[in-house]
Amino acid sequence: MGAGEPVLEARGVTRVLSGAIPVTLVEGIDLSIGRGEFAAITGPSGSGKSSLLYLLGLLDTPTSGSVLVEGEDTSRLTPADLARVRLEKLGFVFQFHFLLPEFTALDNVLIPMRKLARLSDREMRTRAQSLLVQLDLGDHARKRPDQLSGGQRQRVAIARALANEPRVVLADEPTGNLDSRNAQLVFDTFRDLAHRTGTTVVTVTHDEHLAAQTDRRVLLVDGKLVGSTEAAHPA
Ligand SMILES: Nc1ncnc2c1ncn2[C@@H]1O[C@H](COP(=O)(O)OP(=O)(O)OP(=O)(O)O)[C@@H](O)[C@H]1O
Repeated sequence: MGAGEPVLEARGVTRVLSGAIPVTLVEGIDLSIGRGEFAAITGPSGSGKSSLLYLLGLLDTPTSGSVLVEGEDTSRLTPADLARVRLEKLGFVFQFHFLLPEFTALDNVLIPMRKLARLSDREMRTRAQSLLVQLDLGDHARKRPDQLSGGQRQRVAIARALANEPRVVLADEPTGNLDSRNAQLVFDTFRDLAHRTGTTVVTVTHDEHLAAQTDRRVLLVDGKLVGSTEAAHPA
């Protein structure tokens, strides 16, 4: 499947941290990621991968340049509007799962749905349960995070990221704490999500073997985009 229309774009994105000695996190990034595309942001440690992901996810704001989500320039949005776009259109997965420890898996998945408040309680529960089933967690809905394995916890975090049917899932080293089998499962889930449902997935990874399984590798060095290669497309 070729990449569809642009869903997430960076235009000349630069982020400088001000201070006695200013730090440039990323500089002049131009990037366009299409619908249903599974992309990896790669590069050496400290090259700006997480910084770029945070900017693309509207969790940080460029010093200059802009990020567009489904063609909408987000640079003039208020913090409240940015939060709304994140809630409605973006889903996040981090290296650490950040599940609420006192909540069950199901209740953790319900959190973004309750914030959006678009469905009835019954609809939300049905959808949350169905997401857990899709992620092979159907029997674990009532367990708390400490009753689940690391791989299961990360899959609950993915279910939570998908709660509001986001256009884009952004993941920052989502396999950093997983063994290779569970890491592969996460990447299989992402690829399936992108290619089957048209959800765009952008993940930071330093794992070459996993990056090679994506549709596109975006390579950063010293905060600059030095290459964007179409990978041999997985079947
Ligand atoms: N708040 C900050 N203050 C000062 N320097 C920072 C800050 N955040 C990031 N940096 C620096 O900016 C650069 C880019 O950081 P970033 O975390 O984006 O890189 P990365 O490629 O994700 O690294 P890693 O693979 O090690 O996680 C690094 O040199 C980092 O030390």
